[in-house]
Amino acid sequence: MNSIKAFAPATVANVACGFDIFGFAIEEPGDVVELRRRDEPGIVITNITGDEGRLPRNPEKNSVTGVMLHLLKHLDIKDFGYEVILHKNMPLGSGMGSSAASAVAGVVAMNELLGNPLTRQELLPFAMEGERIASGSAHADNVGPSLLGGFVVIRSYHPLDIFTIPVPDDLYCTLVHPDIEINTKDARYILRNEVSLKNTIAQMGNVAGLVAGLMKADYDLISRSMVDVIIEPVRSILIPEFKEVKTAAISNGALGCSISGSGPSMFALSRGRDNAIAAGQAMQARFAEAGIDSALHISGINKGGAKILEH
Ligand SMILES: Nc1ncnc2c1ncn2[C@@H]1O[C@H](COP(=O)(O)OP(=O)(O)OP(=O)(O)O)[C@@H](O)[C@H]1O
Ligand SMILES: N[C@@H](CCO)C(=O)O
Repeated sequence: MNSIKAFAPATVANVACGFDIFGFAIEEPGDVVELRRRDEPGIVITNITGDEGRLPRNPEKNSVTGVMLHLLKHLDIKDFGYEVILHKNMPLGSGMGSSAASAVAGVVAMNELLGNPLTRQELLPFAMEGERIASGSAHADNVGPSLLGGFVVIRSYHPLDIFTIPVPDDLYCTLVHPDIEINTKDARYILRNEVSLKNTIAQMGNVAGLVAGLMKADYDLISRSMVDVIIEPVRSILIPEFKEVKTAAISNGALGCSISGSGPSMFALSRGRDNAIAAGQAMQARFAEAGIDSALHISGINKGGAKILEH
């Protein structure tokens, strides 16, 4: 096998109350990586489409190839030669797990080309290194679901303990990306390091409620638990019209609405596709009233995560 094409989906991280510990993948969009062996040593990025020339071409600085270098080092493969083409199908600094999708597609493609020496779970720490390259923080709530699919819970980072939980089949995600850019690094920098006991108790209740609500398909419990008293109040100031857009989603049928990852994208969860569409149209209309263009994505929860497209 000399060439591989892999796809890794966009993701919604945090899911309201679960900062750095909850995330799920959606069906589309996703980044696509083409990986080929070549005679000359080293990894080269020969082309990136869809980034308007903005992403680093240096393999160590791009999350798609940075993760491949980590994997090759771990496997002690030294005399290698590979070329990489990245099709960037989502905006940068979007809150849609853009850097994560590239990292996951990269590490899955390389593992496949090498004959799958590692399992999907074992690839996770390498994909997380892609997040360190992009934002300085190796969080797993985007790479986890993009790699594994489903609704992911990260119980612990040290040691890494990650699992997926079942979600109701009729649960749909609305993802609205306003035409603004927020870097994860900046959105993490503004967070406070101290959290009050009162807020910790409220957040723990919602985290427990959301997990139970998803596992029991209890839509009212899901709705009541999609509340973030710690991160959203700080970060929402970076998103124009945040409150109005959130209100528009909920008053048009969504169970709840919050910031996707570190923003500016906002997501909502709804029971049924029709509610997800109605919520999305209302959210877009509210952004449009403020003169902000946006893109809308409606999706069920992607249960499979990254996939190989072609050998
Ligand atoms: N392949 C890549 N795709 C996207 N961003 C990359 C990639 N490689 C490096 N980066 C860098 O990562 C930064 C964007 O990552 P960031 O985490 O801020 O955005 P995001 O992945 O869309 O957000 P989020 O993680 O909140 O969903 C940019 O500085 C970009 O140059
Ligand atoms: N949990 C991370 C996700 C970034 O997409 C954050 O909110 O900073």
